Amino acid sequence: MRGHRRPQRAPPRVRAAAGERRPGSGLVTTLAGKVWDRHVIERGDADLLYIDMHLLHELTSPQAFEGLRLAGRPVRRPDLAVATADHNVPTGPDPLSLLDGLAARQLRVQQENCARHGIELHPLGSPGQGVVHVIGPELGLTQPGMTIVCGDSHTATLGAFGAVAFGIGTSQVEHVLATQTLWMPRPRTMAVTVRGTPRPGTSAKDLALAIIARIGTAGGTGTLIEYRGDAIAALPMEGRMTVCNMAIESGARSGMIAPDDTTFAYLEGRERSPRGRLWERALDDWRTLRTDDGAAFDREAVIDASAIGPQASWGTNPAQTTGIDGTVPDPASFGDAAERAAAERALAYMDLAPGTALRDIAVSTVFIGSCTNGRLADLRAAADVMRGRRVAPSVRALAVPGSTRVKRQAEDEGLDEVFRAAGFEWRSSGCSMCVGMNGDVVEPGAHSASTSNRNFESRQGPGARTHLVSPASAAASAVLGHLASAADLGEVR
Ligand SMILES: CC(C)[C@H](C(=O)O)[C@@H](O)C(=O)O
Ligand code: SF4
Repeated sequence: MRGHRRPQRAPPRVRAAAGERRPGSGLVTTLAGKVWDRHVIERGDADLLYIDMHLLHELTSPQAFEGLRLAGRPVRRPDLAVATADHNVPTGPDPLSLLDGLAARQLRVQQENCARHGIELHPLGSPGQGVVHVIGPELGLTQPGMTIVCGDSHTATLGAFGAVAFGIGTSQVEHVLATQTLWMPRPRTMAVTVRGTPRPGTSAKDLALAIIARIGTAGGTGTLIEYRGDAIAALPMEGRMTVCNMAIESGARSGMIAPDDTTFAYLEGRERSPRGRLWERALDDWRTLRTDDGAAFDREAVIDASAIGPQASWGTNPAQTTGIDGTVPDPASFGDAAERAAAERALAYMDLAPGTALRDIAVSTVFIGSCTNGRLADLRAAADVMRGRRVAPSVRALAVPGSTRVKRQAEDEGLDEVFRAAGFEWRSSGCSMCVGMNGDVVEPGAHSASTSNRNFESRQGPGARTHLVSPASAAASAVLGHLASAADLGEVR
């Protein structure tokens, strides 16, 4: 990620129209290009972009506020920033009482910074608290056509609304706080078109994993991916967020999906959504946010969804994934030397032999949660599998709502009871075992079935062996004590 540059020092090298002019077609532009162009203040090698919404969490903002303090600068638009606490918060019963020294200090500093600058904060223990990428959408803060940033790579999640949403570094967080702008090189564009109907029991997470397995962890490098095609259009907003959340795991700067009636229905009536005549005006505008026919992408991939079923990762990056019916591949089968070496190393770390059926991999930990799969729809999908069943005696299973609001809604529906009765720990909201920095860790050497998005070495704790799966598959794995899909329990929807 580029370091920030101050507006006054940027070379204002003006460049021609950002859309592509083609004979006879007029100016045609991608969705990403349209949203980007609306926000350009000054063009150059990097464009100076206006930022509509800045989300903050406790981990990547303290140094940015410290930078402002040292420079004696105020926050330019505190009304366009919203903060919460998620990464380092404990998720056990009464999280406030469980705070350790570092987390307590981080939260105190966050509270002081937000109070000093007049920034809305949803602190631990408040009803609006949650994983930053979960609370933005549920408040209706993240809307089509916006530029949204946060000091966190999974900000890509919010592109599901047709917004340009980027993770940024801490120095860029400071720049946005001070100026409400950001210097960004215009990203290249990639279309990932997913066509057809996936096999029964296939979730958005399975699509996201299958897409990365197909295009690779570098397949989207430097691009802003627009996910399109009937398989994407058929997804509810929660599923679209899951797909965009994982754009970053294919190397992309972000992911996006054109807003449509599904998007508008999700946003209508939310706390911060426009109302009345403003809503009507917003809709008129949002309906124009789509890629023009004939617009060219820098890169394209077309994926046949009908071949996709439930997936699970076997290695240490999300592209090292295959169908749950599959086996651990032989590294020798990879033509590319780098991929072969990566597979060898992954199998050594994961302690897996080539040819092992994925279903023969025992798991002793199951984690359902994170900004990938910690929304209400995800908890419902897992609870549907768990209802009337028990977690295997060899398994420790956690269900961690992505936000305090999700937790409350799930409890209103009785999902907490389903999980508890099945032997799950029902937790408070936070990043939890996705990142393993808050006390929620996988034991060294243990295999976990996890609904999160990253499976690199020690991601979920030192020596942890992570298998990325969907919520329904995580639940089925909890019941059977090995990697499984809901179909293995006769549950196929
Ligand atoms: C801590 C944060 C900067 C990081 C990110 O940027 O994604 C985290 O959320 C993660 O998922 O690894
Ligand atoms: S839930 Fe995981 S991926 Fe999402 S922001 Fe938290 S640590 Fe990052």
